[in-house]
Amino acid sequence: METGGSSTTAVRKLSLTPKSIIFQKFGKEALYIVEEVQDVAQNGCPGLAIPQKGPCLYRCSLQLPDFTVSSGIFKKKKDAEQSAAEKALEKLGIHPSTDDPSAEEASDKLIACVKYFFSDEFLSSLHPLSGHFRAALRRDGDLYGSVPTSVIAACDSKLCNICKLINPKVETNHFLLISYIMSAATRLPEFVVTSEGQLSIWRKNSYPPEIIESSLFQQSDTVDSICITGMHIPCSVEKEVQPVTLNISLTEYYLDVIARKLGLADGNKVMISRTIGKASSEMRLYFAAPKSYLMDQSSDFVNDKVHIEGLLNSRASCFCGQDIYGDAILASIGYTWKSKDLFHEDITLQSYYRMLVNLMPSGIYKLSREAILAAELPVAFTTRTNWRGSFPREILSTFCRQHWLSEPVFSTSSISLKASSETSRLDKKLKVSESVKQDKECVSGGGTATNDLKSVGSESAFKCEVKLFSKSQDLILECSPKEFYKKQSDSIQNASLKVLSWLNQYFKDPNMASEKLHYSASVLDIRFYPENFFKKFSLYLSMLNIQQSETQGGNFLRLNSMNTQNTMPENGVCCLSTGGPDSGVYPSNGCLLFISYSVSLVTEGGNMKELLESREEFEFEIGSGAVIPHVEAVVTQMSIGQSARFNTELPIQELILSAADDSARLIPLLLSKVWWLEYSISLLRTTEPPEDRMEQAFFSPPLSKQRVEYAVQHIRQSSATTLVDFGCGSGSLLDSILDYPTSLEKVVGVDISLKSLSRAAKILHSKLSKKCDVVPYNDVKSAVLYDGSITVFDSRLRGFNIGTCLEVIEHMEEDEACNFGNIVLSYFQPRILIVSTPNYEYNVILQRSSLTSQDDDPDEKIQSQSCKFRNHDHKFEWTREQFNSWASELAARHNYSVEFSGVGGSVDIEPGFASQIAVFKSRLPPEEDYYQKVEDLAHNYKVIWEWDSNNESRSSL
Ligand SMILES: C[S@@+](CC[C@H](N)C(=O)[O-])C[C@H]1O[C@@H](n2cnc3c(N)ncnc32)[C@H](O)[C@@H]1O
Ligand SMILES: [Mg+2]
Repeated sequence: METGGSSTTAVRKLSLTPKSIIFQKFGKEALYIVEEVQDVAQNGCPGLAIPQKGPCLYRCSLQLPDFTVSSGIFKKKKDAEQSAAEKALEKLGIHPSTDDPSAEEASDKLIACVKYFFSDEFLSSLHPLSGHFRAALRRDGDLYGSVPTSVIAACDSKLCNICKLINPKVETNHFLLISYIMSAATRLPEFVVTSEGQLSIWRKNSYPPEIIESSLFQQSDTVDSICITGMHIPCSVEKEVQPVTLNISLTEYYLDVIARKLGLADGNKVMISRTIGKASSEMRLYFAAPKSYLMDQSSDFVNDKVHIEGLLNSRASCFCGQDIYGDAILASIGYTWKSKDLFHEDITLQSYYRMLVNLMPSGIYKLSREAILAAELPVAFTTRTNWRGSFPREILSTFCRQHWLSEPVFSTSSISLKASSETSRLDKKLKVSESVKQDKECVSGGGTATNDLKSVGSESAFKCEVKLFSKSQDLILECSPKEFYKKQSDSIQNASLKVLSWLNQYFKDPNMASEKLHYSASVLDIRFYPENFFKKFSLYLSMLNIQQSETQGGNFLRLNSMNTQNTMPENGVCCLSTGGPDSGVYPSNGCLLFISYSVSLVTEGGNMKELLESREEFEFEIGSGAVIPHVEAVVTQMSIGQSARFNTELPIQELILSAADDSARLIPLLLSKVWWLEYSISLLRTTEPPEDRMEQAFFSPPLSKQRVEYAVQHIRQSSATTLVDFGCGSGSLLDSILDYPTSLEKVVGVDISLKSLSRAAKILHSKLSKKCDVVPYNDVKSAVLYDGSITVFDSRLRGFNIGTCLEVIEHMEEDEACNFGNIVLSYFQPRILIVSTPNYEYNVILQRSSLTSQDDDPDEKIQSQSCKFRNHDHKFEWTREQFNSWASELAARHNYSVEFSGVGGSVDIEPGFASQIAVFKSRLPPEEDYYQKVEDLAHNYKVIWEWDSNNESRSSL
């Protein structure tokens, strides 16, 4: 299959595409017929008689009067058509790349265009430019009939494309374009008039009266005047952007009105940018032509040889990707292809600030979610079903458009897994979608390493490389992730997100030290080209830097100064959940949470309150950084139906003003008082990840409960006095054991998730402090929760009577799990150790059942189909044989016995238990002396919470 290379398309755009050359030569006689084809190699199983639905592919045949050609096979119809046209051109002996018009031919074309604009028929045509020609006839005195050259340059894209063939610098140098048009006009002395020092062109002879009459008569405007709001963007970034009102009487030319607002005598001295925003937009920037330019429009001037006086307006230049000098007015007004009337629209301060926010990768995401103050660009693309808002690839394209870069170029490569001799090595790396390990929390990344790809039917694996180029094809950065994905589209989304994440880091902290910037790039497999990169974004930064220092005096803080720790906001009031339905992290990473929220500005003391943003229902994936850290920290501690309120410091001014409806009224208020943001959140509901859903749906009591009950029975029978729960999570086992009469005196939990530990602490605290009334029959004297990794030894947990480790090892890489096994039996040395982990063989049953379950959401079915493991955070799942050999070898090595058991299902019925359990028992007497010796040597864990029956609890959270 052939692919349409984007870089060649970009080059092609400067000249004509093969299809347009064919059109020029044959017009409607060229007939394109596109057919769908089924690619045999793609159906996954050559020779298979049952038809398989593969991706849609296209072939195009092009019929010309004398012959017909056929294209290769393409994924996109338009690529097939272009390829057919290219083949036809080859047959005709026309070579588009070498047949570009020469600069001389382009100059002739330009002259012909200018001549046409001043013709009789153009005046009454429906063209965005003809409206200006008609308006010129309403100008007074010397200006009568005079058409500003900047208008001709701005309102006809064809003209600009022709000039690009003469000199590609026209793309960014607006003055160059005007100079070419002026010099073309001077070559038409019998049709038009130009005069020295003027940026306008007149028709030499006046139009015949009937032409004037008919063209002016067609105007249908009924109103006498219009009043629109634009934005005044001062050149100095220290000055605020202000709304400006344009009162335009329809008897005058609107460009003259804009000129007066800029302090100029008339519209002929106004320069106009290209349009900004959507393709149909009429939003442009207007600014004064530099004086030196009015004096000298020679190409010496415009070829950067002469310095333009006055400062570059960085804000304005950023928006349009052209150099804008001095103060500028942003207005949405102009003639269109649709009507002869003047189109106009107000620009509010809010829309101006939204344009600013839209320059940042995270801003584009926030806007796409309509949650400027709550959403954040996620750090991980976990699954397509869980992603909300624009997809990474789309955001990256928008980013490139906003910054006037070429479209990003993606190249994917695939390997055939069957053919590869390296399959087993690769399997470990292969992911359904990427897992980004942000911190020690388990991030559900769909990071599903697959042990046996054939069983899930994967034949190929994909990886994707992305490149960003400037418009002049300078390479700015490239990202070459090492990861392979089962789906091509996942590889593209993940590579896009890497680029966006890095750009976002840079945009949040543009003054980042060079080494840090390079390091952060390399972590994300990105290589950037400093010269091209900094050149491209220097303008954006020059506007940012000043704002940064501007904010230092006020109460505005930059986004990156916000507390990004997963801690509770200090000045917040939060309602806390009292445990979730499962025994694991609740809500587990990978769940979708549905909240309603509102964000208001409040003054200290709460006297004033201004609502900024609110949503009745807003859903996001937990654990992927899809909301600002404060929101995530709070909602993970809430239960359904609860509400919470908390305050935060202000983020950057642009975010607040783009969220507020009435930004103009807010600006003075913001400056006069000290404000906070107040978030009010209610947790409406959650969806659970597949594992929890399955465990509850197919087992009664739920599998998690059965595991805990199994451990509880063992603990009770063992007459143990000390218990340590390795990877205790939210404390479900420790919580349950307190409901039973036991001989336990000391219970300890250790985990790496602070969120889970804090939930565990609250649950245990509430239970132990009510001990006399509620739990009369246990005699626990002390309880401790530690923050630490169970793969690291801590001497305080040595020699306990019983240790438990339920559904934890599969959340580590396999080698870490083996490491844990060795450390726990050789150093921690519990007398008894109970370890549980999923039985991989049982998944067939769970997944088959979940596929036939009627009330499941179809999207979720796809997800569970694509998730080979029970949970996206599982790094492996073992078969019974794998688990048995791990446990048996481990036991033998450390002088323990081991017995196997499980919960869910049955040992005698295939495929065994749903959760497999190993119970290790030490064969040696305890080494009392040795404990003494190492007692204080290794304190690697941090006490998070401690309870003592004498002193009650102490928390260090
Ligand atoms: C599925 S939860 C199980 C929690 C608990 N054992 C239960 O059954 O309810 C897995 C837990 O293992 C913890 N974990 C993963 N790797 C760990 C490590 N290296 N050290 C300590 N805890 C770890 C996670 O933070 C998470 O709380
Ligand atoms: Mg698990």
